[in-house]
Amino acid sequence: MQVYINPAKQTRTALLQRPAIDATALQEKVKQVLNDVQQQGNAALQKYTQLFDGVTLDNFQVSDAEMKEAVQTVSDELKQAIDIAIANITTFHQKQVAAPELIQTMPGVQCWRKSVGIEKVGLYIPGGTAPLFSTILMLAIPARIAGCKEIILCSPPGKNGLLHPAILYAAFKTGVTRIYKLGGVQAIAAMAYGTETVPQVYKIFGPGNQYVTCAKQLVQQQGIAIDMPAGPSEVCVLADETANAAFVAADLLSQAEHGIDSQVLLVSTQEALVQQVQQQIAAQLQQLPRQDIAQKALENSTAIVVGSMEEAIELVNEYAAEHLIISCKNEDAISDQIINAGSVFLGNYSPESAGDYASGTNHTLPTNGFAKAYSGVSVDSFVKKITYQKLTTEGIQNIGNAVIQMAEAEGLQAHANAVKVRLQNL
Ligand SMILES: NC(=O)c1ccc[n+]([C@@H]2O[C@H](COP(=O)([O-])OP(=O)(O)OC[C@H]3O[C@@H](n4cnc5c(N)ncnc54)[C@H](O)[C@@H]3O)[C@@H](O)[C@H]2O)c1
Ligand SMILES: N[C@H](CO)Cc1c[nH]c[nH+]1
Ligand SMILES: [Zn+2]
Repeated sequence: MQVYINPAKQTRTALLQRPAIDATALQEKVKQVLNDVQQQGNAALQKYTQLFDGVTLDNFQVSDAEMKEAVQTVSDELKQAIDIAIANITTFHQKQVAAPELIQTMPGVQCWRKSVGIEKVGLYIPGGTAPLFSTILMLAIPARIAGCKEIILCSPPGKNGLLHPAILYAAFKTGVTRIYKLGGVQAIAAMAYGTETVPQVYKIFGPGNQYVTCAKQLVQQQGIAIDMPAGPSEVCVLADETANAAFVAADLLSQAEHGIDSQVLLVSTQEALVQQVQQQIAAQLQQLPRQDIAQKALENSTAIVVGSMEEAIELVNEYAAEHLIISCKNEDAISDQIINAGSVFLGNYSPESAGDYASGTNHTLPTNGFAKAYSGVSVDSFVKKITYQKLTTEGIQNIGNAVIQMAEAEGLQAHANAVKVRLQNL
């Protein structure tokens, strides 16, 4: 982790850079896989599953028997934990559903808006370095609440050619309709274009590594909707003298362990705290099974000490972290000043892990600075909002002249006539 003490104001933004990737080379590689799947369907899926996942599969779809067997192997403790998470995530997301409200803009002119679930959605569940079954809860629960009819899921197969049993349990509990053992770009391509086995969907959701994120962005250019670019995980911790160095180190490591391209950022007003956090990181790292991954991610990561909380908040807003933890004495007042972040965790007892798994909020969030303009996944992400209107004879009389005037001023006589013909026939 690089540490910067009171860096000059002009140089600070440069310190917030995410790890660089060769975007051109990445896109070329991803385009090749997308094209092959579009043209060759299942044959290309087979080829790339063998190449990137090291398994030969004749059938990508999970069978009922496979599902039944897997569900039995999940321990009762894990099932109970997943069930608690499902309950909390459902409670939080259910409240996002608003009943349509009828609005009368003028006497006789009624307008309203209705949310309709996107009929066919595809969920990508990362599984390259860890089977992230918690992501199923974050995607399938809002999809079901939104009323999506077909919810298909792709996740990379393990070396045994199977999906992790907890992935199948979570999918079973949340009502996913079909599950495919497909990962990476080939999974995104299959859902975007459809193949002999995988149905085409209208919108693709879910986080993933740089290949997955790039593939989602490329298919979006071809008219397939996506949730957002949700790439390698990030966390920023904003800490003052009341922060607990051991907690801060644990939070930073929790996201560093996701992948070598993850990034963590510590912004503090306290140099002494940053030193303690570094010592804690060194000690805690030794205990982690994924210490090699976390160590690499820490090489991409930064700690910045600034002179005041105002400067710290400015930096944090400029970084626009996927997750922001505020470990400061007046966390609520500080959080009021946060304008760019995917999800915010307040106080010393709100670790990001709570939101990653079970508190209720969604963990599929914008990374790489996209939190300046994008929100995380919610029920809204799974619906289209259709607007409706109904005019009575009184309504067309009330509004008619305004419409005719505007249409004629735009030189669109046929528009004006669509009103005139009605007014003449009242
Ligand atoms: N932003 C969010 O909301 C969020 C949530 C959860 C996870 N994540 C991130 O998701 C990512 C998961 O990454 P992962 O790799 O573990 O799983 P993944 O499922 O995203 O990617 C694995 C797939 O990548 C493909 N792949 C691997 N190496 C390749 C190569 N050299 N060329 C082409 N394709 C290749 C393979 O097909 C493999 O199946 C992590 O970066 C994690 O931080 C983000
Ligand atoms: N931190 C990830 C989102 O960036 C979500 C996750 C899944 N499992 C553990 N964490
Ligand atoms: Zn996480």
